[in-house]
Amino acid sequence: MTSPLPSSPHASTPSVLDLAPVVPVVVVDDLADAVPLARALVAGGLPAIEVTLRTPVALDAIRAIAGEVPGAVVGAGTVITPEQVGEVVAAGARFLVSPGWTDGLLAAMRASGVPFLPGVSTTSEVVALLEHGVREMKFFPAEAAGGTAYLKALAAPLPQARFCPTGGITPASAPEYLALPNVGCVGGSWMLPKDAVAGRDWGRVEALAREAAGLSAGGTCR
Ligand SMILES: O=C(O)C(=O)C[C@H](O)[C@H](O)COP(=O)(O)O
Repeated sequence: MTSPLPSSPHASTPSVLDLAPVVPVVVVDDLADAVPLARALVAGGLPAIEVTLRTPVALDAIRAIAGEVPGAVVGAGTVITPEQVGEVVAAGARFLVSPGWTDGLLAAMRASGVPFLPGVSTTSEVVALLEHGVREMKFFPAEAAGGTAYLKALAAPLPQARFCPTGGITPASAPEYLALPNVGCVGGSWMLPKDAVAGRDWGRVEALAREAAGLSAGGTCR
């Protein structure tokens, strides 16, 4: 069961930046949590889910969510080697996110045929990706790298670049990011508090996801 990725006017490939205002960044420690956690996020209105390759069960978690959660668009995060690209796509990842990029990683991501967001935190990296024909990127670590002020400054000389800022973003700061013309969505982990996941409180996760799905440039209610 899959839902289509809409086309972006800014990119020739379908864009994950337009699926929802917020992409949950998920760290799955216990494989048994993957499906109920993803169901809660989708039920709350957050279909695009980034499962980070930070735990030994991450690949299996991607596989489980891809196979068992209707409406989810599962992607892989923390993709940092060309080898991982093939592995996550084989597991069912429908988009790829990296905290940074290299020429080799970019080539593998492009060859995969699925949408990808390489990570940048400097102007020169943005210019380099534009030179490679890539116009959609993750801005990481968003808060530490300059936050909304930095992105606002980039929009003037480089309006063709669009970002998913991630790293340190909260429900309070997300609307300011979403108000920027060069931001499509933000990434974050706040809708998955450690104690809620440990306690398998999927109702709480769903409620936090619903609040996140309602965030927009103005505050709430997109
Ligand atoms: O794992 C990766 O590939 C990353 O780039 C890191 C994540 O995007 C951030 O850890 C999420 O940021 P928080 O919302 O501050 O938790």
